[in-house]
Amino acid sequence: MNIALIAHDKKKDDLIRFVLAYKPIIEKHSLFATGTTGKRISEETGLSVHRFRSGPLGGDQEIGSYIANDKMDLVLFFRDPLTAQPHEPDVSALIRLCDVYSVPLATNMGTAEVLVKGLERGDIEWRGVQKERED
Ligand SMILES: O=C(CO)COP(=O)(O)O
Repeated sequence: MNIALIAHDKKKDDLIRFVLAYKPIIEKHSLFATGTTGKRISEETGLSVHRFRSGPLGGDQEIGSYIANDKMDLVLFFRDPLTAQPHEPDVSALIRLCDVYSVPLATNMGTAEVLVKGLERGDIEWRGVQKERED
């Protein structure tokens, strides 16, 4: 599965802790991230991460393009709901595309925990089945 990992600045420490806690599950998948988030994840967890541009510089839109092209299976986006983001339209567009394409999306740690446990149990394998049918 292709997993997108994204965190706003005040949520980056939480995402790093989350990735470390669930590393045995997460490391079995291909990881993608916006620029600064990806840099921190690879430096602090040792995992290999494909990095897009930083969120405010188009990274959210790059991940959105992967979603629109059926190349992202799960999105863990630790949003900061208390800080205004200069690229709020990009954040909304990314979330909207997850809804358009039924891509499982967590916008906080509580939901991310449920999704990652589901990932481990194989609950998201319908994504692969759906893709095979479309090929
Ligand atoms: O702003 C972001 C998501 O909207 C995250 O971008 P960075 O990972 O580059 O900080």
